[in-house]
Amino acid sequence: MPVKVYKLDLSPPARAVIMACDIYKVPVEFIDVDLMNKEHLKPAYLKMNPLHTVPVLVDDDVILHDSHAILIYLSEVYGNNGTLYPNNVKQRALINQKLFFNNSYLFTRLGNVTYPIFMSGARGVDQKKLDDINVAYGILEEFLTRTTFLAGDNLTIADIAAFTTVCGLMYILPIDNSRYPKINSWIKKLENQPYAKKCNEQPAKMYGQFIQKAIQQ
Ligand SMILES: N[C@@H](CCC(=O)N[C@@H](CS)C(=O)NCC(=O)O)C(=O)O
Repeated sequence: MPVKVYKLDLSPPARAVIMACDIYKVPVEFIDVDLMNKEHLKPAYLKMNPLHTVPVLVDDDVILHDSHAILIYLSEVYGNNGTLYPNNVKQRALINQKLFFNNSYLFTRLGNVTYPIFMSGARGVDQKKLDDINVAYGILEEFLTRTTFLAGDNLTIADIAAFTTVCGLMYILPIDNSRYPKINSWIKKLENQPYAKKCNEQPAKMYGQFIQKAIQQ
């Protein structure tokens, strides 16, 4: 039986999961959730995920919300101990650390700008939120100065997760190449992955352009 993934292509965390499904060739049925029409607030969806977020993965009796938990699960079940999430406690600890960094730190800064836009039609952006994103870029640059990818010198699921977030952030605050050269070269490496071209490129652009328009109003 295929796993089910409830998603929206525009959603950065959903796109991370969609890319992982593509990489691992997961037998999957994708189900679109129309956030604009509040499908995620309907009782059946809330029963599955009281947090009312996408993505959600359903694999028989396992129901998972949160893209990071889903990325780990997919890697463990379908990843064949590959380099994206190797079966090594120390390497996994470093990858998990950066997955948590994306979830708690980077994505929060994206959500601070995008939630009011998507959920309540807000327009414009406060300087404080832009400053917070700039601080996050500084931290990301520092991480990527220490290692080529976020959790070492191999691309891992932590990069895939953070990449989708950065693909949104860069439309809010462009990533100045003279200040953040490592971030820009990391983005290029990820953009060139076949799964990123296939599953991320177009929806990330649409998502970014929508945000850009909203913050310029
Ligand atoms: N930490 C969560 C964040 C998921 C999330 O916030 N998804 C947004 C779309 S990008 C959503 O579903 N928002 C609807 C809501 O919060 O009601 C994850 O990584 O899955």
